[in-house]
Amino acid sequence: MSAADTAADDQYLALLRQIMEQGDRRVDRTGVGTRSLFGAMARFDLSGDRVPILTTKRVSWKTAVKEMLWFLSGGTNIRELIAQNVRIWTDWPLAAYRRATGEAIDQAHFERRILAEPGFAERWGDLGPVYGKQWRRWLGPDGREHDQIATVVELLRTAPASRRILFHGWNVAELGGMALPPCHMVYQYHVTSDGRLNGLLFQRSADHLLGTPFNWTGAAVLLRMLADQAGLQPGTLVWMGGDVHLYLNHLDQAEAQLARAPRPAPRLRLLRRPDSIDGYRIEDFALDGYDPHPAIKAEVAV
Ligand SMILES: Nc1nc(=O)c2c([nH]1)NC[C@@H]1CN(c3ccc(C(=O)N[C@@H](CCC(=O)O)C(=O)O)cc3)CN21
Ligand SMILES: O=c1ccn([C@H]2C[C@H](O)[C@@H](COP(=O)(O)O)O2)c(=O)[nH]1
Repeated sequence: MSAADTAADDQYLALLRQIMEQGDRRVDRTGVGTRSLFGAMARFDLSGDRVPILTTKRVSWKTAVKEMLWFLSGGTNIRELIAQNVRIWTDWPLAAYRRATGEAIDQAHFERRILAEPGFAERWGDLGPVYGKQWRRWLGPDGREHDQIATVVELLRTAPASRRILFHGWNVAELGGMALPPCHMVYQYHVTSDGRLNGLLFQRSADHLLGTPFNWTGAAVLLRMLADQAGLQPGTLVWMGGDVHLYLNHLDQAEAQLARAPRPAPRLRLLRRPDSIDGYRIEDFALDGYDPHPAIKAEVAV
């Protein structure tokens, strides 16, 4: 097995070990507590359909892809996620609803109401101007909306040597209205002279057990779609983490994962090339040779 075949797991586990051994122990916003490292990097070769989807636990990669497609659609309401059986964002609107109403509604009931009642979803299911809004409809001071994704695709096609091919989620003026400020916040792209697309994601805050595996998957899938749309080959994905942390209630899960041996990485195929970046559907993605260790359950810190 060549090193490239286990590169994602190897880098993931090395970082996990480093957080456990050297991470600064501190109380975080959620009150759960973390061990935290500042400043980390990982690099992934995405050529030959390689994709950084972990094998040392089963990653719900389709959930991560659906989340990325939801960002791209400009969506900010969890209704569109729940309709696709994606529940990873429910906790935040649910907490807000419970705080506001004092009702002890359970998650399943809340999700059923979000799906069944459009008015309820509009009032309680929206996360505010989060990723999708900023990526596709960043509001300028003159009232004009900026589609950052369309601009990236356009630049990849017409100005591949540009050093300005990026989009940003950190809209300072709108942070207050967001359920959570963006974690994966800047994506920059770089085209080599032989037509390969490199990408870099800066993530200011990374929940290494639950968030990082999703964020690596999402960033890789996005790079693949952009490459396809611009007629480029997938190159290298660089991930940079700011505060990379392990929640203190994830220590047992981390130990269990560290004890597992990485398996050969799967391959991701895009089955169709839609006319635009807006045309992708979950059915367009196929993962071959994915034979992971079992999933590892963990509580998400809200
Ligand atoms: N503390 C925290 N960690 C995060 O990773 C995170 C947030 N908050 N807030 C916003 C989003 C939501 N994200 C999440 C939330 C939950 C899971 C999660 O529970 N994942 C499980 C099950 C996934 C499933 O199949 O539904 C996992 O095992 O990966 C993952 C990412 C990423 N982000
Ligand atoms: O895509 C995501 C979204 C969120 N996270 C994690 C990182 C932190 O643990 C929390 C956010 O809390 P902050 O106090 O705003 O940093 O969510 C992630 O890893 N990936």
